[in-house]
Amino acid sequence: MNQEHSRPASAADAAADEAFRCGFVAIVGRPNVGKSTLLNRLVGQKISIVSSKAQTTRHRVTGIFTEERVQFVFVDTPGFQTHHRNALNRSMNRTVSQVLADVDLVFFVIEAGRFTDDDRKVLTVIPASSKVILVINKVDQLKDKARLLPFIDEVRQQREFTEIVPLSAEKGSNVAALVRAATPLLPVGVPMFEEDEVTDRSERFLASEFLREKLFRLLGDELPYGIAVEIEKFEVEGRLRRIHAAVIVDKPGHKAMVIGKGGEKLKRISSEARVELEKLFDGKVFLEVWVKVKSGWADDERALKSLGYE
Ligand SMILES: Nc1nc2c(ncn2[C@@H]2O[C@H](COP(=O)(O)OP(=O)(O)OP(=O)(O)O)[C@@H](O)[C@H]2O)c(=O)[nH]1
Repeated sequence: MNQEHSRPASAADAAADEAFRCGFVAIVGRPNVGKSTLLNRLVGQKISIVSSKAQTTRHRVTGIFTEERVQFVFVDTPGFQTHHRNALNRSMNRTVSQVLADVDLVFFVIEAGRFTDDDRKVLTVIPASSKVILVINKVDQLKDKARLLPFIDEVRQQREFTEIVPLSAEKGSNVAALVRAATPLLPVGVPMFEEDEVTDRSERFLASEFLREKLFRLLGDELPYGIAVEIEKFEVEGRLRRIHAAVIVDKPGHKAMVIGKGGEKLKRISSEARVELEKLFDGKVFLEVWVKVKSGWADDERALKSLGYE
């Protein structure tokens, strides 16, 4: 659904078409629309966490994608939480506004065939001046493809979109069209990162994300509200990394859930996280995980700041 780009009117325009482009892109959308899946698909390496549970992306994750003439610096923003209004969610919304004020392009992701009140709310925080590409994800789930065009017309009424791209982040279909549509919308400029840099986040951050993903996956429905991971020690000795991590929960009862019978659950969580981290870092990892109770931390903005939330 790319718009036709007219031929350059002058030699200067032609030169701009040839020039290298580089810019910041924010991926926004309500929880669970597939923002992390899209980021991972674009960047080509798993760096953000994916989970069928809502609200897994609490941290801002930056992915970098470089092609011959373009570099996208992705800023993955947290999903909106519209039901619970505690400090954690206020902090998330603030992060989103800050990110959006500072990017060159916004990917507004929705699910094909579903436009909800939460989608509308997300749209209201995107500044009117932002360039926005409407990304209609999960088209593979749409049983009746004839519904796509009327659906696009409906969403179009909500605001002006620079481009509209239906795709499937999971299957990878039409993702190239998104790259093509987005490239000319970025400013002309030199690359900000080396070509092989996938992320500017530290290994320490990646360790906490991987551990958090394992917690989400292995605790399933038992996952306590307000769980977080804090890396207390991260040491590199040659190719060995020693990592001490604390899993922070809100209540003593939650601690028991994370540890599991005879410590089985926590053992499995840390051993699976260790295996993936060894692959990521290409070296041995010594990972020690323990569970810490910090009552009411999710409601305490200072506690949030001390854990690195903005
Ligand atoms: N069928 C289908 N499922 C998808 C597609 N993209 C993502 N999903 C699934 O949708 C679910 C949510 O994906 P995420 O990438 O975690 O969504 P998110 O928007 O980052 O979610 P939050 O982190 O909660 O904001 C996962 O189960 C994905 O596998 C797609 O193109 N097709």
